[in-house]
Amino acid sequence: MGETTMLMNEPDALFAPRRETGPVILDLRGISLSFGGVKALTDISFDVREHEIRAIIGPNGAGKSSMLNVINGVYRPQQGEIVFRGQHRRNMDCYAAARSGIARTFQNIALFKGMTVLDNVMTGRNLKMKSNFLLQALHWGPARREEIAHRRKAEEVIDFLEIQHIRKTPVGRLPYGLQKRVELARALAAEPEILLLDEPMAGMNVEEKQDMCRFILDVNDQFGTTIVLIEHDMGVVMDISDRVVVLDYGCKIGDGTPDEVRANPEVIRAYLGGESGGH
Ligand SMILES: Nc1ncnc2c1ncn2[C@@H]1O[C@H](COP(=O)(O)OP(=O)(O)OP(=O)(O)O)[C@@H](O)[C@H]1O
Repeated sequence: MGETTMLMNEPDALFAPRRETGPVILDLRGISLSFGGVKALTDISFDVREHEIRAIIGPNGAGKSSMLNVINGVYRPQQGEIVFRGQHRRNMDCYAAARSGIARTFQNIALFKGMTVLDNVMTGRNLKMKSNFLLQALHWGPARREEIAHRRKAEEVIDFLEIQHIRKTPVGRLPYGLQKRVELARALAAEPEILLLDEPMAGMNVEEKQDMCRFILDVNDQFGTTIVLIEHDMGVVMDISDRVVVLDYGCKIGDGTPDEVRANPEVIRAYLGGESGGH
C-alpha cells in the first residue's frame, strides 16, 4: 500500500527530468517468455529512446526481472523481436549483449567481496581488454600499457561516483549502500550505451537513496548513458524517469510519462489490489 501512496504523490522538483531524449535505440516487439507452464511475459512491446531514463515497474512477480534478462540476453523469448540500434538481435547471449554495449547491475549485489573496490571496478573493463590473461600476468610491454589505460578509466569512474576514499577497501567490508554504488561503478566502467539497473535503491535508507538518485541522473547527464531501471520505490521512479512501462502478471498495462502512468486507471487498480488483490 505504501507503493500506492507514493504513486499518487506529485514529483519532487529537485529530481524532475530535464534532459532531451533522442531516437529509439532499443525496440522490444511482441516479447513472450514462458518457463514451462508459467507465462512470465505475454506479448510485451515498448521502446527505449537514446539518453532516456526508462523505468519498468509492477507488483511482485509481474515480469520485470524477466524483461531485463531478455534485454541483456540471459533469457531468449519464445516470441518477439529485439531491435538494438536498428539491428535485429537473434540468439544473442549475455556476453554478446555486453559487448554490444548493454551492461547491468543485479537485484542482489554480485561483486567479488574479497577484492578491493578498484579491482572490482577493473573487472568491468575486461570486455574492453585486448591482451590476454598470460600477457597481463607477465606484465609484458603492450599489456602493461593497456592495463594502465584501463586503470585510468576505472579511476575516473571511481572519482565520478565519489568512492576514492574506499578504492583499496575489500568490498565485503563496506556498508550495503556503498556496495550498491561500487556495483554501479563496475557497470559504468564498461562504458555501456544502455545501463540496466535492477532495483538500484533496494535496501537503502532515505539518504542513500537520494545519493543514488543523484548519481543515476549525473551518469545519464554527463556520460549520456541510456538507463533502464526496475525500482519498487515509486517516489524515486516518478521523480527520475522520463517514461515508465508498467507490467502486471506478465502483461503491459501502462506506458507513458510519470504523469500519464499515475493517472492510468488500470495501473491504479493494479496497485490498489482490486479484484486481483494481494499486490
Ligand atoms: N528462472 C525461472 N524459472 C521459472 N519461473 C520463473 C523464472 N524466472 C521468473 N519466473 C517466473 O516468472 C514470473 C515473473 O517473475 P519475475 O522475477 O520476472 O518478476 P518480477 O516482476 O521481477 O518480480 P519481483 O518484483 O518479485 O522481483 C514469476 O511468476 C516467476 O515465478
